Amino acid sequence: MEALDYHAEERRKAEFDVEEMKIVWAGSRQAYEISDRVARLVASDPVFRKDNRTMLSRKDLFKDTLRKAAHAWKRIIELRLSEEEASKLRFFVDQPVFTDLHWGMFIPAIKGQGNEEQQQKWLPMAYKMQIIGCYAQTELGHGSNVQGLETTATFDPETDEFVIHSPTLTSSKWWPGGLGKVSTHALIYARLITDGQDHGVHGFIVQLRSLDDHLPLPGITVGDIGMKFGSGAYNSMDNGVLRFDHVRILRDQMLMGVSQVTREGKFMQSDVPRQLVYGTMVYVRQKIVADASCALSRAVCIATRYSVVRRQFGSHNGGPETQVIDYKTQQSRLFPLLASAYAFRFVGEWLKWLYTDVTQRLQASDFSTLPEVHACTAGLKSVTTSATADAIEECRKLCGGHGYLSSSGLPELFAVYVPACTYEGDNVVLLLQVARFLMKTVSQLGSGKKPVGTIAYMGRSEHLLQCRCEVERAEDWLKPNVILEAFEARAARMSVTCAKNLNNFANQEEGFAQLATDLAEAAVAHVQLIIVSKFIEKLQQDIPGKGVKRQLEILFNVYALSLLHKHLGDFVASGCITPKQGALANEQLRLLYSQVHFDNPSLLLYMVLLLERLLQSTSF
Ligand SMILES: CCCCCCCCCCC/C=C/C(=O)SCCNC(=O)CCNC(=O)[C@H](O)C(C)(C)COP(=O)(O)OP(=O)(O)OC[C@H]1O[C@@H](n2cnc3c(N)ncnc32)[C@H](O)[C@@H]1OP(=O)(O)O
Ligand SMILES: Cc1cc2nc3c(=O)[nH]c(=O)nc-3n(C[C@H](O)[C@H](O)[C@H](O)COP(=O)(O)OP(=O)(O)OC[C@H]3O[C@@H](n4cnc5c(N)ncnc54)[C@H](O)[C@@H]3O)c2cc1C
Repeated sequence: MEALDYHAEERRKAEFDVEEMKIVWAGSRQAYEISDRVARLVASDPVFRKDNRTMLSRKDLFKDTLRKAAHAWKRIIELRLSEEEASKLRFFVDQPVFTDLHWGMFIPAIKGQGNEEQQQKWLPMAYKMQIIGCYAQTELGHGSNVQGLETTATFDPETDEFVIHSPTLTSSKWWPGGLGKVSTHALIYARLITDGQDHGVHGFIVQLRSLDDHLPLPGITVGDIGMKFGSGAYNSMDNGVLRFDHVRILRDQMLMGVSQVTREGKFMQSDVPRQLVYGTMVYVRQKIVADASCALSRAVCIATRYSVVRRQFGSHNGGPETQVIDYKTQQSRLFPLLASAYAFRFVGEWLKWLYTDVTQRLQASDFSTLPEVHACTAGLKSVTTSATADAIEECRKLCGGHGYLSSSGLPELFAVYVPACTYEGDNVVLLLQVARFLMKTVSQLGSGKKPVGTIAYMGRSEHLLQCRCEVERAEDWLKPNVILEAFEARAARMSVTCAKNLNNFANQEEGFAQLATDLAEAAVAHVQLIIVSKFIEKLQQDIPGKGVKRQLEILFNVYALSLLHKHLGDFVASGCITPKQGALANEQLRLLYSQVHFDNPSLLLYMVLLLERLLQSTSF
């Protein structure tokens, strides 16, 4: 049988409403229709072809990227695409490019941190792409430690200007995407100095290149930082280096939404938290979580299609060999990844809601949910990108030798995706931010302040610290409440243990340094609980379509029980479940895989196949 016949055969067996499942994945019928229409538009346009890009030299790849970006912009204008459609179009073009930073960070930073006047001045030019901006925060010496940035912005009251300067080699801006070749402007982060006093890191808009001839302006040294990991991949982006030699900008080019400097040079802090200067990172982390399910679904789609077509061993009397998808080991490696794609999809939807909610609250000067939103975006960004990066590599292995070929799509996907574990906050650094939030929550438990939202479960920690799981048979693990309580008990116990152990140190800082590994693990447990609980909430919604909910329930159980199996040590050590119950969870997991594949043939497989339009350049 030909590969296509195998796929058709698997599709034919689907026992659920495929159209409805597509809508669940997209989030709404409208979102699905937009996605489908824009995907076709991109796939049918020869300018957007991508099958040759791993073979292009850096220079040709970069030219190809510029051509695509210009063509994308032309199509967006010609077709009068909405913001949502335009962003989908860029998504399907699927090639890292300077516009990601222009639309994804430069504009959001001005919106989030600029005052009304500044927004009116800069945004219309940015929306029309008359200026192109990047986000220049990281320096050669400091990326994670934002407070350690060295670039200075010194106010000169005589001229009403800031003098932007790079005082050391390590203060050179290093990494910003779009900076190396393209950007005309940058949102730079620098230490604000007025009257000899350092007020910490703030954002400033600086013009880098002439709008006439694109040459760097006086005092600016700028360039590309060179080749990055993998062929093709992120090399389409002009990540750059930037140095300032006493460059002067007007006072109103400091973003003044959070703090201001007056004409007299007086520093004024608004009554908003200073952390709002970090707001753009929160916004992008939330986007990155939404994006994780897309990257993961692509990899899983490739590996599943391959596993259906590929046959190894097991021929009887000259008959066909066994499809590799029928091997238990293949299933136990692949199905949890498929389940994770759906889990990340749903938690991403919820995070988008949380982010919209905090934005509305901030506009009404309600800052109460900011710490939770920071912890959720940081933690989910960390856990989903780490899992996705690992999953892409696992999918490569699931495709045997063929997975190592560029034409499988997996090497390029991996090379493009893995920096997500580093940019927008190194994943370990971000987990430690979550841990900080958790320790603060535990320390306030006796104070009468009731934990709410994603940490509401901590309010039941007395119960969670001593509860015992009641599972007696494998099928007991199919009850959402049983799973939820096991995850809550594990997360609460790990946090409380860390908090107790911190008391053994002379001070909190020393304790944090010594217990960092345990703290990061407690953060992972908390974040996995969030993902599990949001999946359960999704299943409590009305989900139309024959068999759709049932399939999602199977995926939920696969997701939760595979995590439980992987982290069994944590679950058992925290005392809520016994090793025997852990073994029953594993037994149930095996049954789920079998159920998926034999009683209910190919259901999961079909769910992957319907995502195939995402794969425009892969060939299995
Ligand atoms: C189709 C869509 C695709 C998706 C689009 C993807 C495109 C992406 C392209 C990639 C581009 C990449 C860009 C970048 O990488 S930009 C640079 C990003 N850099 C970082 O992320 C740096 C990470 N470091 C930090 O964020 C901070 O330095 C850190 C939080 C680690 C520490 O900051 P600081 O020293 O100031 O803080 P403390 O730990 O002392 O904390 C002080 C309090 O502030 C709270 N806090 C910290 N951060 C935030 C925040 N963002 N929001 C709200 N609150 C925050 C922190 O919890 C502390 O609170 P408490 O005092 O109450 O404990
Ligand atoms: C592809 C790509 C695109 C990027 N785009 C941009 C951009 O557009 N704009 C921009 O400003 N920046 C950008 N960056 C920079 C990025 O944000 C930083 O690289 C990132 O924040 C990590 O900082 P770092 O490089 O200083 O890592 P480091 O902090 O040096 O990390 C090195 C190691 O130290 C560990 N570590 C650091 N601090 C701690 C700690 N407190 N406790 C425990 N371990 C710690 C980390 O876990 C890591 O293992 C980009 C980076 C990449 C790779």
